[in-house]
Amino acid sequence: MSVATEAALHFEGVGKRFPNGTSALEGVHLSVAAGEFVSVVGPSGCGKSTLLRLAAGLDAPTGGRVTGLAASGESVGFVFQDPTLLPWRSVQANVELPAELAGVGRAERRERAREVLALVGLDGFAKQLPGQLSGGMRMRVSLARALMGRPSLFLFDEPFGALDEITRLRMQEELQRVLAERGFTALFITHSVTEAVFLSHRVVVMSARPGRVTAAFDVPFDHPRPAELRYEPAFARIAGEVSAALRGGAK
Ligand SMILES: Nc1ncnc2c1ncn2[C@@H]1O[C@H](COP(=O)(O)OP(=O)(O)OP(=O)(O)O)[C@@H](O)[C@H]1O
Repeated sequence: MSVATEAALHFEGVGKRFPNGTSALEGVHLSVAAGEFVSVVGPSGCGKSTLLRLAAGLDAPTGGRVTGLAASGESVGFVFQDPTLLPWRSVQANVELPAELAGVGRAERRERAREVLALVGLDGFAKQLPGQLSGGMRMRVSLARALMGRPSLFLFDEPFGALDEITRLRMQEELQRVLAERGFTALFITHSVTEAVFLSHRVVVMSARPGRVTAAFDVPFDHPRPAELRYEPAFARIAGEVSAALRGGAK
């Protein structure tokens, strides 16, 4: 079986040029295997969000091919930096929304919402409104909502970028725990090299626009990873290599 058919997500020489002439991506080759967590780091404006939109099938490439789960109609979970919760709906009603729109019955919705809220550590908060929650808790709601559809592929666009440092580190650890329980494939965009290394099986570095994949680094530590791993020399060595590749690509 070829890589293309085994991969949960496969970019083959992908380019994206917008109608105004901006070339966001050029010749991107990237495969994400089922169950693999891949992070993408790159300079601002190098096309990371564009890559994610193509992965989700929200936009089409102008060159090359994108194949995999989303392209074959499988459900995809999206988590953005902005949790985009409806302020007038309770935590539970926000989490249930996609299932409600998909016509899932009330009893099943309730049950699934209870399950995913417990999974992200929000049991007891179901009746609260988003405005009553901290930024970290709102992000947990956003993650719970994405888990409702039981997607096998998750696309994350800088999900923890707006959080304070301590909350951000805790959310990285929580995400790992959820990953271990549910098991899913992920493409994760971040500006933080340590976040990328801590979470991922593989970190991919992109060049400045038009974005291309310039380097990739395997991160061999077992999951779930302890918080203290971030202070280990082996971790620092990989983070240093990724940072050096990033600086090289940004020239
Ligand atoms: N619809 C569009 N039309 C024209 N240009 C666009 C469009 N969407 C994005 N771009 C341009 O394409 C390039 C890549 O944008 P994209 O948002 O994918 O980058 P990014 O790496 O996610 O940026 P950042 O790190 O700042 O979030 C940018 O120069 C952006 O201005």
